[in-house]
Amino acid sequence: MGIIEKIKEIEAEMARTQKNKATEYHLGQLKAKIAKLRTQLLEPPKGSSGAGDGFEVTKFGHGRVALIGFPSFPVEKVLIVGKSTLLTLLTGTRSEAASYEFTTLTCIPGIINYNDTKIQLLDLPGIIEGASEGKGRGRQVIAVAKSSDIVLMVLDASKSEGHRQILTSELEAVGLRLNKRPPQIYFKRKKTGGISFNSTLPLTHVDEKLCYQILHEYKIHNAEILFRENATVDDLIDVIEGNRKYMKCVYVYNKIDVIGIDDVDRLARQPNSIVISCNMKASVIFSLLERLNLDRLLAKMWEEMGLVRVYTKPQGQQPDFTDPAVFSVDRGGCSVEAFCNHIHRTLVQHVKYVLVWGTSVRHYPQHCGLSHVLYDEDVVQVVKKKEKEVGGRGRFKSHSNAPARISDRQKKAPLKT
Ligand SMILES: Nc1nc2c(ncn2[C@@H]2O[C@H](COP(=O)(O)OP(=O)(O)OP(=O)(O)O)[C@@H](O)[C@H]2O)c(=O)[nH]1
Ligand SMILES: [K+]
Ligand SMILES: [Mg+2]
Repeated sequence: MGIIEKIKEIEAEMARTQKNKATEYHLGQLKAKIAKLRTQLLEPPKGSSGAGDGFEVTKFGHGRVALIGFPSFPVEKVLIVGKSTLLTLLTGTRSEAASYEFTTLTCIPGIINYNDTKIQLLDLPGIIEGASEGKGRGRQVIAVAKSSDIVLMVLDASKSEGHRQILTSELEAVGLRLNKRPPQIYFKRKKTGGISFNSTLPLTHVDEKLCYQILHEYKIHNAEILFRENATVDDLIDVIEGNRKYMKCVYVYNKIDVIGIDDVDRLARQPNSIVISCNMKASVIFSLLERLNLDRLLAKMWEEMGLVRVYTKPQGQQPDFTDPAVFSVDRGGCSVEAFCNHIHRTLVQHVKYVLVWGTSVRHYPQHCGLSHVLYDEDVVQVVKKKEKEVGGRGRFKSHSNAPARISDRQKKAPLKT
């Protein structure tokens, strides 16, 4: 029996089993079994490497965004998702858009220039129910989604909410967790000592016995486990598997040109959701009006990416505000040390201190050390040690205390020092 058949069989058994206190342990065990099989399914077949089939696109720019959605125009001939239309509008890169399904067959990259940063937007083939098990080009598409910083889930606003649910479960089945943070469970495998189970608060979903049973399923007999929140069995399995990817997802409801204003309003009020229209058939006069809300979409996308722009200010000169060093909060944010390493790998050894203007500091400029964490739009001037001070103790000497504010992209005012 193949892995997929095994998963189906266990899912059928779970569906048959009534949920109550007595079956709780058994159901938990079945969930762990499925999770293990799904992980096996993700392992690339022997002799192959990763996505393949023209799907590997070189990373470019400061961040990567994947467009995920159903293929437009499947069987019932009415579904419009418009992923390719959206890519073309946002990046100017032409990606074939047409009124037949699976128009897009590979991964097509485009570039968005936004807020002095370059974002790589990837158009992908539509995915369908069963994609996580390899239907269509599901596996490759999902591999690309996993390599991205955020996902834009493109949905047809005139279709049921069920589509969003199906896509979410396909992504969940391969270990993607959308708009969630990792469970607050400390878990460490040990060599000896048995299982130590603790919690900092009363647990209502999991007890010690259930936890032991799950660990047993994974053949883990020595481990330390501490619940710091009232987590579920699924959370516990995620922590044990340890291969989950936590990603931001913006739900993009396209095609609002064909639905009523009440429905637009309802969709727009959902969390992490943006309503748009990419209608290309609109007349010249109405075209701008009908391609609605793309600016809001860009702003939301950029905000969710959590990028941090830091500008370098050479002594006695103004910073170059068109060319920031860009970091990502999700990839560890930006300390002064990371900023220095970005400029040159040996710079850190020569730094005496840095001067910082911006929202991460209270005074302008403020003397900061290597561990200081920089915020978006901060300006940094590196003050180096004198030759003989390298390796020794440097003495502070402020160059100027002239207050200068740099926020809200208020970049015209000259900064002293
Ligand atoms: N009315 C309306 N039509 C749209 C809108 N956006 C796209 N379309 C149309 O929908 C059709 C499908 O668009 P595509 O961009 O090819 O859709 P896709 O999601 O890339 O489809 P696949 O590549 O097949 O997965 C095209 O005929 C578009 O012109 C919209 O906002 N409103
Ligand atoms: K299409
Ligand atoms: Mg397409």
